[in-house]
Amino acid sequence: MKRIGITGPTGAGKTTALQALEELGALILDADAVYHRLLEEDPALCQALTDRFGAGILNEAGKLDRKKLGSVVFGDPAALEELNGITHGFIQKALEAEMARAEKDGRPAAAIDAIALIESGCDRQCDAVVGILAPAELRIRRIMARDGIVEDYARARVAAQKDEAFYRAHCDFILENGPEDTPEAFRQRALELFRGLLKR
Ligand SMILES: CC(C)(COP(=O)(O)OP(=O)(O)OC[C@H]1O[C@@H](n2cnc3c(N)ncnc32)[C@H](O)[C@@H]1O)[C@@H](O)C(=O)NCCC(=O)NCCS
Ligand SMILES: Nc1ncnc2c1ncn2[C@@H]1O[C@H](COP(=O)(O)OP(=O)(O)OP(=O)(O)O)[C@@H](O)[C@H]1O
Repeated sequence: MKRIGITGPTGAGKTTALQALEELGALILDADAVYHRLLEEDPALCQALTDRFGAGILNEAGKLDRKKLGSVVFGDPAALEELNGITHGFIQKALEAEMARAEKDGRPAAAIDAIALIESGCDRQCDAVVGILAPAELRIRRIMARDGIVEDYARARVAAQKDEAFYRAHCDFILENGPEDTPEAFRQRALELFRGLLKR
């Protein structure tokens, strides 16, 4: 089974590219979705987060309010680093279990979609790492529309992330999703790249 890592900054088009990989039979593992599920299901993770960030990150029902936590960490690189130090171990363990299940099921490939694929060390579990890039202003517009968030929050999220040079330095392949690309043209280019990777 081929293990492919997909990374790149918010709004670049990782999820869109992964639809192409899914067409080729790959199991898609979305690190954000795995993390959101762990927040619902794993009391140890929630306890570790409230121990560090306090009860102010909870909503009235006692559940973690990610936007409250995001408002703390997206403006404070040291706090984001600490958050990553708490969450990445939980996420990596859950992803490893899902990959093992995909292999047992006889999947031709499994792909991890993760913003922090490289920083968390998950890239070391992958046969190839593909970075998806698009200009920051375009990404800000795309995530405001997709997530219904205000411009300041979108800018803070973008500013908290690694720059293009980081992804160009660490990825084996780069796919660009610029202003001239339609979603379909981008998907086709992704499909071509992934077909080649699965044949290797
Ligand atoms: C930072 C938090 C509070 C933001 O919550 P919010 O609801 O705004 O975002 P959501 O979880 O839906 O993620 C949306 C996007 O935010 C960005 N993002 C999320 N976590 C991080 C992070 N640690 N570093 C940089 N960007 C991040 C990514 O682009 C992600 O795709 C939350 O995502 C969190 O607690 N993240 C830590 C866990 C983590 O590292 N997740 C990424 C999986 S590798
Ligand atoms: N070429 C394109 N033209 C127009 N819209 C696009 C294009 N590519 C992606 N989009 C849209 O932009 C938004 C962001 O794309 P996508 O969700 O794939 O990004 P992502 O890299 O997975 O982001 P995140 O890390 O925040 O989850 C989506 O709503 C998607 O439909």
